[in-house]
Amino acid sequence: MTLSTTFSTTGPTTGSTTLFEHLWNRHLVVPQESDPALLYVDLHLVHEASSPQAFEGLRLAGRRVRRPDLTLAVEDHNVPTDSTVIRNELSRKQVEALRANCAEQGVTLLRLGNSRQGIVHVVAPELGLVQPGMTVVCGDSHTSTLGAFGALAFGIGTSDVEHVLATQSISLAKPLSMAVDFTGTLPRGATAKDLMLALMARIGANGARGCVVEYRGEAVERLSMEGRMTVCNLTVEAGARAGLIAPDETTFRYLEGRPHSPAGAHWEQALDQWRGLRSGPDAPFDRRLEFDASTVVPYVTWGTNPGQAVPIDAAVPDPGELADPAARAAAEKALRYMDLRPGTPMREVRIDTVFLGSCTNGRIEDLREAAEVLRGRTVAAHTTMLVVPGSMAVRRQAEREGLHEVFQQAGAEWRLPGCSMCVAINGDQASPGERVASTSNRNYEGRQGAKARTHLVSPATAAATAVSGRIAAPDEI
Ligand SMILES: CC(C)[C@H](C(=O)O)[C@@H](O)C(=O)O
Ligand code: SF4
Repeated sequence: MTLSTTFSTTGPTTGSTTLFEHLWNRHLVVPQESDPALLYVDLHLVHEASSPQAFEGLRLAGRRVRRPDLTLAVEDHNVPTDSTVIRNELSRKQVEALRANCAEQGVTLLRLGNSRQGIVHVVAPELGLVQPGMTVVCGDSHTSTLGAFGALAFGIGTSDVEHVLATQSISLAKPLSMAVDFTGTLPRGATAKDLMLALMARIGANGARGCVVEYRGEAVERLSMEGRMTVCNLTVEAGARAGLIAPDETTFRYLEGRPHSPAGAHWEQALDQWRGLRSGPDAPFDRRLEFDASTVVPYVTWGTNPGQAVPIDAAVPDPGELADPAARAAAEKALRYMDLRPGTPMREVRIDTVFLGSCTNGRIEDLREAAEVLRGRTVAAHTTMLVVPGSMAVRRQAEREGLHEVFQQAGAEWRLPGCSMCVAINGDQASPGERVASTSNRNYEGRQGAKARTHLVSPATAAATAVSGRIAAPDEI
């Protein structure tokens, strides 16, 4: 089965409609208000970690995948990154189950070793499968990444995966809408990752709970698609359902010529459609927030949720200074787990392992930024660094540019693509007590291995940290 090359004919938004509302209305299977609503799905992405029970349910009900041509499966969570042989038995079973399910149901699968394999949220955009105006779902919370294309993209649970496989539609309660309007532009040295860590430090890890968040303003308009994907990826870490950025010339430039992008006359037609996809000037949002991007500096987390973050020049905060008793208790617990003392400058925190990769920061631009910092330098003697490209395409591009040599000469390991150390289920993980500076998106207890400690950072900060062996920004090495 091959994938369809289509684009969604959603028509333009009108002056008083948000982009979210527009995408929602255009995908209602029954075009009237119902709660929950039934939405048509333009693209369904599948991976081995959240699909086995869904395929099993389908099999037990004697049903087939309704639209294999709108479904793409990828092996990413359970694959090793040091070889194409899966040694871990549980992981191998998980991957073999996906292979058997895809073969049985005629679903296209990008297997380990395939020249297009990689993390699902990295691969789908590379292929041009994610386009403005679409609805995209996957049994994975970070599907929000794909909202960077002006698509309504969100994660779903395993029972919903079964529903989508069977019907190509999803039943969903309508989320709230929220606008984050950035004022100013990002200063030099601050990245999309820092922007989001700074935002979450302000609104908290639940600050956008239940919302579809549309990001607007010059700070996001100036970001590349890679940076926009980082922003939308981290949106779920603020409790949101999805992130959204209206498509513009940056989006179109990225999409033009990709394998599944519309071509020829269809391209012009698609552009006409896509240009109209933006929230109207008077569109009402349920919530609105202004955030000054011009004050953002490199950020780093000190705790066990992404909102527990401070500027890299700051010290570990004192929970005693928090007025809210629940926040104080959470901070105390986080500091115990992280083995950090209030008042310690973040720059003095010693790091054992640096992980550069994941669907947050494993794209080519992230690797370039890190390599820029590492060029001609070496990783500190007590620190190890793992560089895991987000996809085979990213890996190839990086090798074309000689970035792998920069990493290797610095003493970092250059790996094959996969989720790797972002999630400790594939063999790449930290040992108990180990402290990791990681470009991924989650830092809860045990995320990177039992008792492992995670500090979330940008690729540039990760690289500087690897060189200094302590949390560091590029300006000080
Ligand atoms: C395994 C998968 C369902 C999970 C997710 O939903 O995000 C994973 O990708 C993660 O990042 O924790
Ligand atoms: S890289 Fe991490 S966050 Fe992204 S899909 Fe994989 S496990 Fe989830």
